[in-house]
Amino acid sequence: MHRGFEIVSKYEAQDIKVPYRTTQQAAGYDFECAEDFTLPSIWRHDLLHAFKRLWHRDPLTTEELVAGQHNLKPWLVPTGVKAYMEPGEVLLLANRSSNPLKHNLILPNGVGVIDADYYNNEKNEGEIFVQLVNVGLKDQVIKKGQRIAQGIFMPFLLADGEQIPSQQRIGGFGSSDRN
Ligand SMILES: O=c1ccn([C@H]2C[C@H](O)[C@@H](COP(=O)(O)OP(=O)(O)OP(=O)(O)O)O2)c(=O)[nH]1
Ligand SMILES: [Mg+2]
Repeated sequence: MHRGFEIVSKYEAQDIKVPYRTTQQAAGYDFECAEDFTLPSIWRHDLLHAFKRLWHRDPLTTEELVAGQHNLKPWLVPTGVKAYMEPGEVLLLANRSSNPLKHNLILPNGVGVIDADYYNNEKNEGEIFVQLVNVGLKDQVIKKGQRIAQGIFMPFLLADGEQIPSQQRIGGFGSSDRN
């Protein structure tokens, strides 16, 4: 089996590239965005609204400010790709260093952890999404084919005496939460 990438069926006929390395010693496989995607600025609309109200001498209350924070959330950007790997391996999803510099894009989860059992799990095929937050003032348009993150395959270790969990993975993004 070893490890690698496949296109998820939804994107089969859509000319998606599997992640690739760009230089001989590159550790990361670059993931491309699967479709044009607009990432709203986390500030812009709220700030503009706040300034307008201030201009009219009717500043927002704290409650109104908090209620208006409609862009303060990470967005899940589709890659159209799933990853398979051996037991004992994990795919770490890291930001590209150019993303914050050039596009104001950060990964709010720091590093994405793609588990081997996410691949073809019971709920979905295991499509990998990149969580991104646009901390810039302008909305960012990500074009299909733009590289948005990089994946690094790694081995991991288990703790002594661990009781191996019996639970199967069904989905991701909080699927194992009890409430
Ligand atoms: O950036 C990411 C991070 C995670 N995942 C998918 C693959 C991973 O196997 C699954 C669960 O990720 P994680 O364990 O980090 O999130 P969680 O909040 O603990 O969710 P769960 O309860 O489903 O484990 O979500 C992504 O597609 N992109
Ligand atoms: Mg988890």
